[in-house]
Amino acid sequence: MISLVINPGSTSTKVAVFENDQELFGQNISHPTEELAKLSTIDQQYQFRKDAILHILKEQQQDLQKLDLIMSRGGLLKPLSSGVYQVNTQMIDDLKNSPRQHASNLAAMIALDIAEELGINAYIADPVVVDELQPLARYSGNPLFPRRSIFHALNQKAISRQYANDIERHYEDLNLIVVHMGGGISVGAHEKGQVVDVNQALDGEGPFSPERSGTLPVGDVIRTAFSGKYSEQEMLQMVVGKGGMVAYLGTNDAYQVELNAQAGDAKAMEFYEAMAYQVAKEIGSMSTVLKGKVDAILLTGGLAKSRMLTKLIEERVAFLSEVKCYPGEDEMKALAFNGMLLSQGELEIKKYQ
Ligand SMILES: Nc1ncnc2c1ncn2[C@@H]1O[C@H](COP(=O)(O)OP(=O)(O)O)[C@@H](O)[C@H]1O
Ligand SMILES: CCCC(=O)OP(=O)(O)O
Repeated sequence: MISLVINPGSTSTKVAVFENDQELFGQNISHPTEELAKLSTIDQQYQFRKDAILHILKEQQQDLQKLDLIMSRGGLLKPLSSGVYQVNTQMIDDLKNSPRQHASNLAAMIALDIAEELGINAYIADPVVVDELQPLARYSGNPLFPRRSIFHALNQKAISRQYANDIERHYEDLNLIVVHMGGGISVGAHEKGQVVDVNQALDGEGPFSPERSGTLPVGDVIRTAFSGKYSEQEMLQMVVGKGGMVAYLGTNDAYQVELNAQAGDAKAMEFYEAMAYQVAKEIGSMSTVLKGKVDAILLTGGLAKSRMLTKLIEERVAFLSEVKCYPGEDEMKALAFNGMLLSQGELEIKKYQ
C-alpha cells in the first residue's frame, strides 16, 4: 500500500511517500518569516503550499498514479475524538469557514484536491482539535470564553505510544506530560491515555513559541485592541504568526537564534532562556493536573532537536520525573501507519459530520 502524506505546519510543509509504514521519500520544506509575510492569510497560502508539494514530488520523480490513498494532518474542525476520518465536503466547508486560521486547515483541502484527480480517498488522523479535556479544565474564568483543546494531538499521541513501547508499558497505563515544540508549543497532561488538560496552543495560552505569543496580559491586550492603532487582523497576528520569537527577534527560525546565542548574542541567549522558563512553568502547572503522579516528561517537535533548549528545560523540571527527548516529530510516520491500518481493514474510519 503506497500513501502520500501531507503535513503543513506554521513554519514548514512536510511531504512524504510511504510503502506501508516504511518511508520511500520525505522532505521538510521550511518557510522563513519573510516568505510567509508575503501571504497575509492562511487562505493565500493554499496554492503556495500545494505548488510546493507538487513541485517536490515532480522533482523527486514520484509517480502519483501508484498512490493508494492520501493521509493528511487534520485542522481546525469542531472538537473531535481521536481517530481517522475520511475527508468529505462537510469537512472542507468547516475548514474554509473556520474562525481560526492555521496551516493545518490546508492539509485536507490539498489532499482532497490531489486525491480527486487520482480517483483515490483522502483521510486525516488525530486532528489538532482532538478533545479529551476533563470538565474542570474547561473553565477559563468567564463562561463566555471556555478553554478549548487545540494542540499537536497527532504527535503528542504518537510520541506517547512510542515511549510506552520503549519501556514496554501501555500508553493507557501511564501519566505523561508531553511537550511539542514547533511553530507553536503545546504542553499536554496525558492521564491514562487521555489528554485531560493542554494549553490552547494556537491563539489561547501557554508558553510563547517561535511564532506565537502564548499567554499575554489580557487587560493590556484589550486596551491596545481598542486604541485605534491596530486593525483586528494586526492584533490577531500579534498572537499567531508575528508573536513570540518573530516579535522579539524577527525570525521563526529557532535554529538560527541558537547559532546566534552560541556566537555570543546576549539577546538571543536571554530569549532562549525565557522560552525554556515558560515551557518549564507550563510543565509544572500540568504536573498539578496529574497530582504529581508523573511517569515521564517527553520533549518533542523541531525545537527538541536543540540540546541547548532541552537542557535549559530539563534543569527546571527534572525534580518532577524522568525527562526524555524525542527530537523532531513522528507525525508523518503516524499518519502513514494509520493509512496502513485502514487499508488492512484494521481501523474504524470515522465519519465527519
Ligand atoms: N537543530 C535545531 N535546533 C534548534 N531549533 C531547530 C532545530 N531544527 C529545527 N529547529 C526549529 O524548529 C522549528 C520548527 O519545528 P517544526 O516542528 O518543524 O515546526 P512546524 O511543524 O510547526 O512548522 C523552527 O523554529 C526551526 O528553526
Ligand atoms: C494548531 C495547533 C498545532 C500547531 O500549533 O502546529 P504547528 O506547530 O505545526 O504550527
